[in-house]
Amino acid sequence: MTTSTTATTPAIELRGLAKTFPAVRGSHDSEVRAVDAVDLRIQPGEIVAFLGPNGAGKTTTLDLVLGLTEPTSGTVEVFGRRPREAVVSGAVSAVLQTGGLLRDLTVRETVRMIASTYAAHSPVDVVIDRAGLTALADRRVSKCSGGEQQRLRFALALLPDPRLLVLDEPTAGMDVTARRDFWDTMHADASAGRTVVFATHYLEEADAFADRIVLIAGGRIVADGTTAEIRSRAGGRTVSATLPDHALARATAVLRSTEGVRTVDERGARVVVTASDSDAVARLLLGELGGRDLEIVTAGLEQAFMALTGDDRDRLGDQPAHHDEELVR
Ligand SMILES: Nc1ncnc2c1ncn2[C@@H]1O[C@H](COP(=O)(O)OP(=O)(O)OP(=O)(O)O)[C@@H](O)[C@H]1O
Repeated sequence: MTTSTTATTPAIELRGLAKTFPAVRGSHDSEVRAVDAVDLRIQPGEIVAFLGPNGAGKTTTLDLVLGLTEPTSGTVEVFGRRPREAVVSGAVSAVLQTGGLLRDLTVRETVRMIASTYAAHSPVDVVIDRAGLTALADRRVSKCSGGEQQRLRFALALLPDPRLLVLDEPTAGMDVTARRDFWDTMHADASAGRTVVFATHYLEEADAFADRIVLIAGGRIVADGTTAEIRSRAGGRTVSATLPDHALARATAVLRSTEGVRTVDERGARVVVTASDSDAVARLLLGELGGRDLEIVTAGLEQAFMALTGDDRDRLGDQPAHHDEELVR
């Protein structure tokens, strides 16, 4: 991998980044703020998921990082350089959702052809192997499944041995098995220290593959942290206990007035509490309030997602509206 900048230079640095588009005709707004004052620093070696619902601004942010579009305001630096310079130097490459493959070439011919456009590149058979395509190297692109074609795009992106790999919804349109295969391949490659930034709708992908999740909604970063941090930030923990009948009403009142308690629900003889300090609530329930059968549950990532983005979870995990399942364009 290229090492022209120091180890402390961030892989990506976004400062006050904004991108607006003219609003579609008939809309009440005069413009769409696709990316709205985003500050973000990603260090070399991090694996970061941009997670968010449709229209959150993930693709636009990645396009800005790749220099495919210019910011309306703010700045983007990739390894301390302007995005286009970083791309041209081979320090960054991308796996985008669709396009770019010729259906009559084989997998190996495709990789060779793109390799010939680089002054220096990793050996063709090495990238084919890293993308898990050795057994398919002589297969025509038109005979490859959507998942296999996406692995081919991944192989092409590996050719310049980029320090940063950007993937926009890389598994859109794949079934569960193909998604798992793709991420297994990515896991093996990323362990070599490459910085990976990917956009996804899938909570489970972000959870399983990323070290860090940047949750995006309405063009803004609404949460940024490890999966565990995002869970606890959004949902805290749920504490429940069974209380004696006569104590239930008083316990509910006490809990509602306790600092850090967000919700208190009665479910039969049990009281269910969400709170930032679950230990304090547990002590209160078992001690002063006379509860028993205590249970503490960490909020799920899905709950966290909904709490932070206000998103209707039904849309998350669905296929993106504009993804393209055509074999080749
Ligand atoms: N070229 C464009 N012209 C006008 N509006 C655009 C353009 N590109 C994106 N937008 C709008 O900007 C907002 C953010 O879109 P973007 O594609 O970045 O979101 P996303 O998070 O990648 O969504 P998805 O998950 O559906 O791909 C949306 O409201 C979208 O309609």
